Amino acid sequence: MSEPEEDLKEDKKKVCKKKKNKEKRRGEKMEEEKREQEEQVHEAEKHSESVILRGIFKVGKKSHDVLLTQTTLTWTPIIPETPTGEVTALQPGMLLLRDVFAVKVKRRRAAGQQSGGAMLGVALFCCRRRGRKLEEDTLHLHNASADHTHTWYNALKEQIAGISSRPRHLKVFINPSSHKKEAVHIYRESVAPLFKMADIRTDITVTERKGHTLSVIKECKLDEYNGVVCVGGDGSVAELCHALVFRAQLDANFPEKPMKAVLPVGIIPAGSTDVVSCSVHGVRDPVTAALHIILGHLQQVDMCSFSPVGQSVHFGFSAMFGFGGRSLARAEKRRWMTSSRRREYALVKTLAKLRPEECELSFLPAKKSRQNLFWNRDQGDNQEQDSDLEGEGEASWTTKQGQYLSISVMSIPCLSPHAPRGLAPNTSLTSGSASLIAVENASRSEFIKHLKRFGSSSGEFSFSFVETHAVSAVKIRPLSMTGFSKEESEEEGDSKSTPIIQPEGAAFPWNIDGELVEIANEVLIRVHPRLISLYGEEVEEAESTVSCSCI
Ligand SMILES: Nc1ncnc2c1ncn2[C@@H]1O[C@H](COP(=O)(O)OP(=O)(O)OP(=O)(O)O)[C@@H](O)[C@H]1O
Repeated sequence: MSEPEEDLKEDKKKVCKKKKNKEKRRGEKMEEEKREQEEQVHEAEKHSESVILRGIFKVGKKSHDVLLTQTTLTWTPIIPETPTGEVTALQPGMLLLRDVFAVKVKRRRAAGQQSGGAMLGVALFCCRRRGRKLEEDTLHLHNASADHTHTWYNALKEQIAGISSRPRHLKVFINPSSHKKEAVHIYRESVAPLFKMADIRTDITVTERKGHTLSVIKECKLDEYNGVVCVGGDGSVAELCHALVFRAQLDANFPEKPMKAVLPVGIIPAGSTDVVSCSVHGVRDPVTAALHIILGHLQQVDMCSFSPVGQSVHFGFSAMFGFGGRSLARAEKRRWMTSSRRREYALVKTLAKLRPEECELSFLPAKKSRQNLFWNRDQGDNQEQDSDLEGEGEASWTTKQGQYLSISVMSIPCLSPHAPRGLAPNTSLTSGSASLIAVENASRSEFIKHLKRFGSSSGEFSFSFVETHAVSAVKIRPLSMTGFSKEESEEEGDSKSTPIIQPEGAAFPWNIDGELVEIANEVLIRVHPRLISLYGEEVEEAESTVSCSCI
């Protein structure tokens, strides 16, 4: 066969494959829609409640018989009789009121006209799911009668107002310096209009410095609000969550015991990785995040306390020692680079200088009942309210000494577009335990293989040098006398390296929720089940939109 003929055959094969893939995708989409419809019908049957209102509206161009119950709105086409007796099959529709976030009266108005206008009917603003994303959608019910329309508008409003988990007044913190400095723009463009439509009042603080959120939360009247929203990256989220737990401790006058935060937290992602947001939304999308907040989707979440010896306790979700800490320390020194470049630079440089840390690692395995919670995620919410390591005595500490390339402790799965199943896929938001991932000394190529598998389907822990445990507490004590700053200065002839916290003696960089913290001594990490509620839901896997090309 000549070369052009071969090329033609190849092209045909490619077109065929593309067609097949397209058909497969279409089939999958139809399946998903069918499943969704079946779910809705099931939901409606489950709530076969009494009808609140019944009336006729046009949906599209056809007249429909519309029914309103406490939880659903259904519309069935009115099929006119034809002389031939032919029946046209028209599909009924249904909307769950829990997905509706605003109702407005529709009138025909000329440009610039502020009031009056011919009555058109009501518009229902609702949320539709597309994969992990939540999107805004509108259902128009047309009827020219003002009385009819107002009766329906009032009834719909009343039903929606009765959904108690939805916030009415929110405190919003925006970090204007996050990632590409787009947080204010993201909030104004994608979130504020939705909050306005849902009649949510907001009280906004644009933060001016690190620690600003904490100082506002310490002083403000929390009972005025139904929730607090953070527009920023993981550092901002961690600061807000820490502040709320800290405030709960202050209010309870109980400095020894972590107290549950009194308000839920909404996260509008505007950072560079956004693992907390991704772990409760599955995507980095401000509209999805805003709709979870508006609809009051609440998810309880475990937190950790990080207590370095001689320093104050800090509450957060994840801590990385060794590779994760060193890599962040290198990135922070190059703030002048764009965030993706400095992350890639730091990753490559830290891999090139890969070295283990001699340390003592102790952990307390999670109680079996707690681990089981991970497998039975839908169990009641009121379990394990604040059982802060009660029964700690039942399990005993395991202590090891060795050389570790990396040690991570995470109380949430830490999903991201780079690691769709998460950095800690074997924990969940409410498992009551944290995932300890300890990577012992190994060759660079083996360590890279381990890292790469976080981005692929599985097998990241199937190496002899990696061990994972479900834990309720961990202690990490570095044994080496050379801290990172000293080592870095020696490497690069740089004497200006200034750690965030400058302790006495050798200091080691930690990555705590994406923030660099330098600590010289032992750190005790404890898990506190369901310490905070976040707006969102449990997500198995995040949507992956990026791939890391640097390793
Ligand atoms: N106006 C401000 N200027 C400088 N830093 C601020 C300001 N407001 C808040 N901060 C602090 O900036 C830190 C980092 O913020 P954030 O995590 O939102 O951004 P990021 O680091 O770019 O994102 P990511 O953590 O996803 O990489 C937080 O600790 C926060 O307290």
